[in-house]
Amino acid sequence: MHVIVPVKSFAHAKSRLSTVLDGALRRRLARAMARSVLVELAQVRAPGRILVVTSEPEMVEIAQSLGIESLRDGGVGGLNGALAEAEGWLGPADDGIAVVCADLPFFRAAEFERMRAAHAALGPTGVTIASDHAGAGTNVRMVTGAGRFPYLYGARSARAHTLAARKAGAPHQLFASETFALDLDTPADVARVFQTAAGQAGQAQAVRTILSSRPGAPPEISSHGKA
Ligand SMILES: Nc1nc2c(ncn2[C@@H]2O[C@H](COP(=O)(O)OP(=O)(O)OP(=O)(O)O)[C@@H](O)[C@H]2O)c(=O)[nH]1
Ligand SMILES: O=C(O)[C@H](O)COP(=O)(O)O
Repeated sequence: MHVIVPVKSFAHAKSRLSTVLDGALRRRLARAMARSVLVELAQVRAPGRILVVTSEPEMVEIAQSLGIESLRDGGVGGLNGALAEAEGWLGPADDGIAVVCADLPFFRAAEFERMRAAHAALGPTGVTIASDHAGAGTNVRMVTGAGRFPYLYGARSARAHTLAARKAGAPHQLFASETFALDLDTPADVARVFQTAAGQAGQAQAVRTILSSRPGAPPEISSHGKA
């Protein structure tokens, strides 16, 4: 299965968080989350090709340092245009193409493998969607029989992708994943992600550290109970 990770330029990323995080923090956050997704994908067993499509020069370097290919997004067709271009560049994969958004602080290789197994059970054609906690966005999408399924990211894309699959007569399913549902888009997500990251190791701590620098963040409590 090929995997595409779209990454917007860090200067424009996470605009919905501009009321709670300044530009420098949003940039650090976008970089840390995208890097964390790539680190996890690099650990997936028997992946196909992994491709980052991005308008962010720094992201090209990060991908390269992890041995991951990247494609420059010319910035013309928005997210859906960039994904179509990336898919064309990769060419078909018998067992499908996955798109993983880069703003998933709790994205894990093992959960991706679980989703891939659920997707494979649909057969030679199908669509599997892991949505956000509101059931609105498409955080991870797997499609087999690509070319027949358009990229419809944007408002309520989970519904749009599901309807497109239904229209094509293709088997489709939602993949319920607590961790894939936790994207970081809005100020309300910040508190949820900050709390959830408290109990996690590794990459999630980088995200928590960045969020702890925001104005009004609760003080960190040490293991001895002191701030
Ligand atoms: N290559 C590419 N990736 C994009 C583009 N727009 C969004 N993305 C990526 O697609 C995923 C979902 O992005 P959005 O939620 O639309 O954007 P965001 O920067 O995370 O947040 P907002 O600015 O608040 O909308 C993230 O991985 C983004 O980096 C684009 O035009 N080109
Ligand atoms: O469905 C989408 O368009 C992507 O998941 C991004 O949407 P969101 O960032 O609003 O969840």
